[in-house]
Amino acid sequence: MSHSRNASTASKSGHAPHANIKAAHHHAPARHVVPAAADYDTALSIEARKYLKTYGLTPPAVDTYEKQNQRALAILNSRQTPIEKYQYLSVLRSTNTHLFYRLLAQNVKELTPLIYTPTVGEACQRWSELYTQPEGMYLSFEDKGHLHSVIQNWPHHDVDITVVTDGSRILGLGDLGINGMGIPVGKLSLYTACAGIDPMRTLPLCLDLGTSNEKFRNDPLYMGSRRDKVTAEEEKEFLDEMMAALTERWPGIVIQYEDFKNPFPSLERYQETYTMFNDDIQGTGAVILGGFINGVKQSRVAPKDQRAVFLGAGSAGVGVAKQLTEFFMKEGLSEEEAKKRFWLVDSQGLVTTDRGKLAEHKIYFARDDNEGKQYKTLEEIVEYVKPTILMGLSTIGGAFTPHILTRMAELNDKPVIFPLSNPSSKSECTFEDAIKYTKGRCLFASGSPFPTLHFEGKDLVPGQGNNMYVFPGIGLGAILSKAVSVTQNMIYASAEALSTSLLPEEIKENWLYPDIRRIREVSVEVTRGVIRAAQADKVDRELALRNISDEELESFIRNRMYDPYTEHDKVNEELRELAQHVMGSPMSPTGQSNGFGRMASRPGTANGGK
Ligand SMILES: NC(=O)c1ccc[n+]([C@@H]2O[C@H](COP(=O)([O-])OP(=O)(O)OC[C@H]3O[C@@H](n4cnc5c(N)ncnc54)[C@H](O)[C@@H]3O)[C@@H](O)[C@H]2O)c1
Ligand SMILES: O=C(O)C[C@H](O)C(=O)O
Ligand SMILES: [Mg+2]
Repeated sequence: MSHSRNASTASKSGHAPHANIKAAHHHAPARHVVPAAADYDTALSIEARKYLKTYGLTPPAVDTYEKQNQRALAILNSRQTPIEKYQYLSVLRSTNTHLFYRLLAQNVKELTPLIYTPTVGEACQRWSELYTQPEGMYLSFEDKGHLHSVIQNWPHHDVDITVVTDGSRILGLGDLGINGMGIPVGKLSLYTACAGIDPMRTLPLCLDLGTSNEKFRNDPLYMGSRRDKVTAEEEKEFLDEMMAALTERWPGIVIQYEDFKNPFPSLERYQETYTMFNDDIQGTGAVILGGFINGVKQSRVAPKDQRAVFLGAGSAGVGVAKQLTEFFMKEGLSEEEAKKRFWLVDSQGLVTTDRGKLAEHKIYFARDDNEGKQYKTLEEIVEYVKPTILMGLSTIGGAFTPHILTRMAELNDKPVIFPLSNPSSKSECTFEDAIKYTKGRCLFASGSPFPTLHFEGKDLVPGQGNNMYVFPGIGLGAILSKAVSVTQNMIYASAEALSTSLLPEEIKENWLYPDIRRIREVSVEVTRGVIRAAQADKVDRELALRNISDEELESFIRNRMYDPYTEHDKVNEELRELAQHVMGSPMSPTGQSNGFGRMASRPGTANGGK
């Protein structure tokens, strides 16, 4: 696994472990480790193999990156189902981390759905059934009082970022307990692929706080505790201890909360005291705002005339509505006017003040102008509100029925239709239905990917409104600026940077989001925006970045990003030099080494993914 201990490298070589070799390449003080499995990479030069004493343990030929990619893609294509492909890619990430990320860089559009949403949803549902290898850290409620010492077991010295879940609301699939580990693993893979966070400095973290999932509790193969979910008070005490323990071991760590059932209390409690953010509330808010800003330009409906119906009033629904409210206010509306542009709907119907006791997070948007009438169904609510915007964050697949979509097209020239629930089975409608029933006029984005559609002689590409466009840059920005906290301005800046990252040809095609294949470039822009906002808010501790130009900042960011191509080249090159040093006489430039056999040429340095 990519997070495996590096003991073998140090002991087998008998000389300087990789840790020291790699340190020279990082600006940060690093006791950076290469996974032991990387010692067996078939692209390692012959010298490197001899130095590591892995010579003879891999097939003789030195692979080029192209050949490795070709072989890996062929194996991947031979796997039949998405989950089989997911399993193959997980093993690849463990056994050859750099190759995994090279493959991902070259095929980001094709592979992201296999390592992330939607396939990660099935992987989580079946995590205990399919479990083969460790890929992160599990902290149990039973460890309360000892979290500090359990955390010491993480084998890597440095961690820049962790994604933590308790599995209690995995995508739209409900409480999956410790099976939720797939989510931190998937999100952190994207941190590396999209924002170049060094994979060895990431920590996937899954909390076992019990599960309300009775089926799992009774499943003999389930690998978590069989207790019911702990109380909110117990959870709070546990999280207090965890936050302190993580920050004590890694003082600069960025902590991303993910897929908690009710994440509002922890966000409120920790956002000013730790470098943390909640991806489902804040990341989702930012990514939807980013696409929406472009949507507003296309629909030409002024903020004061927008009417947004949100199906779903949970963490994501409220997070997005809050972010759009802020945008409307920046566009000149008062807070009261901005707030009134939203009608939130939950499983009980329209959220109104006269409905009785409401959950804390719903109160802000509760309507008081319904004149005593309770609106229950989405159809009724669409008739009542006559919305310009329909957002879906409800986990109810197919909730945007043909009738509702048709009505949206009658009401608007360019209706905004965003079915954002994940995975695909929970999407409130498909891209095909949205296009069909709005006669191709809707401005569309979905949380899960949908295929390109051929419609009236044109290829229509759906936007993917998924927080993957912003969380990597929010995290990297917080890391590089050494932010003490993640402020609301940093989140807003990520949305603005995303909205301006479209290329002229993407704008011409009326896209709301940039091409996913450019995600690494987009993440650089998001990171830069986040760092500038951290500086404006004076939460940054990397003072050297304050007075440099945007261009310099951009190249600073790029230089700090892990690159699976050059990373491996560097290791090869350094091992070659070390081998020369340790083995005495220099290697002959004509290809003869000092008696250990023929030298091989270095592996290719193709760079097609960048
Ligand atoms: N696209 C993205 O980037 C993104 C980001 C975060 C969450 N999501 C997705 O959004 C969905 C919701 O996530 P969440 O964190 O807000 O969950 P949540 O549990 O906090 O909220 C779900 C909301 O949906 C409402 N709901 C449930 N059944 C309903 C029904 N029949 N009719 C109307 N409303 C109903 C609930 O009352 C609740 O308000 C999930 O599917 C998740 O995968 C997408
Ligand atoms: O995980 C995703 O694909 C997005 C989001 O964080 C979600 O919870 O659905
Ligand atoms: Mg999530």
